[in-house]
Amino acid sequence: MDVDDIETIAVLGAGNMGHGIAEVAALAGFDVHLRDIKEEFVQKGYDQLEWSLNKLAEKEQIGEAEAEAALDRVTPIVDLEEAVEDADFVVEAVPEKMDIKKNVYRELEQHAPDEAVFATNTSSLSVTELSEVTDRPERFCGMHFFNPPVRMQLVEVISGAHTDPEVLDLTEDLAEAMGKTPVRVRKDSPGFIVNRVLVPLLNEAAWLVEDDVATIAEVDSTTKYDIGLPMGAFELADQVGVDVSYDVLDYMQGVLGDAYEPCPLLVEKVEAEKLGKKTGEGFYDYDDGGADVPTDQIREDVADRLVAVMANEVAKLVGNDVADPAEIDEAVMLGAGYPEGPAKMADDAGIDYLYETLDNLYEETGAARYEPAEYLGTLAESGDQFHASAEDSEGDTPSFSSVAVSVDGKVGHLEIDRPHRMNTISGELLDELSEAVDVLAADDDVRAILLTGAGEKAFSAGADVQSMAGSADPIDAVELSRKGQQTFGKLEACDVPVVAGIDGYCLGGGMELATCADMRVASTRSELGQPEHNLGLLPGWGGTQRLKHIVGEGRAKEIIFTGDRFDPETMADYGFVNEVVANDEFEDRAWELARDLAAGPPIAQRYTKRAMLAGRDDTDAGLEIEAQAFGQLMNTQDLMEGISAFSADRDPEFEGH
Ligand SMILES: C/C=C/C(=O)SCCNC(=O)CCNC(=O)[C@H](O)C(C)(C)COP(=O)(O)OP(=O)(O)OC[C@H]1O[C@@H](n2cnc3c(N)ncnc32)[C@H](O)[C@@H]1OP(=O)(O)O
Repeated sequence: MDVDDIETIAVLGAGNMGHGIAEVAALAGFDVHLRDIKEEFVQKGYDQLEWSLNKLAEKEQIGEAEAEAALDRVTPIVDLEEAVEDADFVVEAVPEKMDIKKNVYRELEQHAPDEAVFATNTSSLSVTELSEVTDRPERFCGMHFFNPPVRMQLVEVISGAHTDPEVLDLTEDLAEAMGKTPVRVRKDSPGFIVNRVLVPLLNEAAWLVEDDVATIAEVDSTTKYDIGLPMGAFELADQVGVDVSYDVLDYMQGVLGDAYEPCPLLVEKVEAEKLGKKTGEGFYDYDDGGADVPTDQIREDVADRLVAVMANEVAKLVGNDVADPAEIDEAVMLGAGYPEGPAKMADDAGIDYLYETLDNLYEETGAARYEPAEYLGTLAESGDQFHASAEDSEGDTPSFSSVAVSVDGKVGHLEIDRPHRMNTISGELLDELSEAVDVLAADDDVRAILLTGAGEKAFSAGADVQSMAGSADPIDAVELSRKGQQTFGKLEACDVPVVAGIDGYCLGGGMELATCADMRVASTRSELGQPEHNLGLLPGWGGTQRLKHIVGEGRAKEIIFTGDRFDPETMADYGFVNEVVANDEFEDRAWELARDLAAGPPIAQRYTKRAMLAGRDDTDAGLEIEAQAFGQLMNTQDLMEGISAFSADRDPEFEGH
């Protein structure tokens, strides 16, 4: 079966995950049968699905007609036979209890077509065990969406012990057709990838407090503002539900052993029914303001221990061939909002250092959770890391994790690639951006650069304020400001024309980056602005100086002092945006403009950029460069080509000679 053969998808269970999956499937154009055991359950799921589609339309993320068409494709059903009899693909999202799921599969097997694929949306149960109650274990896999499916990009596609690889390919294709990013989990291993990394981290956070090593405030300050997770570990545990983490640990302990013993602190919370946000209290009291994580209680030893525990889980996954480091990093960034993947974090911290940290703790405490994984030991001993080190890839194009660089014809494409964090700009991203500009500038085939942000939400929402808050050292901040100014300045000064393709939020540092392009194209849904004053900051990556050259000082002050978000039409009036294009035409137009500029005369373009830049604050200097450049151009083949093409009434083919 090919993904094009899938017309009807049955989603079993209309709860939070079920109706969310149904929504995503309907938006992708599939006919969806949303089934639950009672009319009231299925209707509630259907109503929530409708609410969510309306919300997307309200926020202009989809059109109203699209929302209506998606809703029309969903049929709420109670009768199982009716729901699945003509289904090509079944996604099961019923409660996370082995018995309940097994009963559903037994019944499902009686009514579903023989060729239909069954996919369980379990977050922790054994896919293999579930598959074995059906007559089609080879057409059975895990398809683990994250909550809420409509917003979360990741889908873990899990192989059971019997799954046919073609079924995994099909399920990945289906996830892609739904606009998601699938990551393959090659073995049915407890917690798969994301929970396997995240939940032991939450457990270790609890052990740190249980053992009086650190306070909740210190652990959360460290996890949020040093490691850079979207929330503090305890805040996250409350968000996920303390019982959920406990259940996953309990299951892991049963299958994998005592390294996953739930910390008594978690057990106490579960017993006291203080399960987090959903019960109003967990580690924080949500009737009393909830979590207020301090920025200034970071502890290096706490970070070391948490990163070491994560590294150990990564090593176990890699060592057991469940997934490779790149897949693990992608899954954890997309599924848990990590700023960098855990394998990358471990490499940066130093594998041998983390190994030693674990080994010492294991010797001191004898606790199974600190026993270093065999694969971590192998890496530490050989001096290798999870990802190939810079030296290993010497001579090749450098590998980037936060930007993506490619060349298409004469256009170098530079994409900010942190869609899970609104393409916010961290210090590391600045380093990569700087290197990426060097790579493209050194490529003679590249005659224009197109700068975009990955995903549909943001070009870039600016500096990653969370990582800035955790390292608020004034001297470091001066250097960070200079680093941003200089990095963006490289683009401004590079010899080829640069087009910024702005789709979504273009704020703060993101707007300062776009300011350094030569031209800007924005989709109608974009919002632009310099909101730094709202945070008590100033546009410190060149915004106080460069913006005024494009929009004039009066408008630059308006943009900076109000801190407002502006629509692209207003920004076009102000002269910042060169063209505003419909959302669905944006990508084509940005590429078209970049290609047009790439076809221009490279030497004339280079000198024009230099003369204009030099003339910004010193017109005489700019005029002199202009005159000298004008003279240089007289001697070029490009000039001959331009004049010949003009005479022959054809398009010129400039070569840059
Ligand atoms: C020298 C340069 C300095 C600077 O650049 S300072 C930073 C300037 N930028 C800003 O002030 C923008 C701040 N962000 C926002 O105002 C809003 O966000 C948006 C308008 C961009 C989007 O709003 P919505 O669509 O409602 O989404 P959401 O839930 O607010 O954000 C989604 C996730 O993205 C994170 N995020 C957004 N912007 C930043 C940022 N600049 N630094 C760090 N994280 C950011 C949020 O926290 C959240 O994360 P979670 O999903 O984990 O809750």
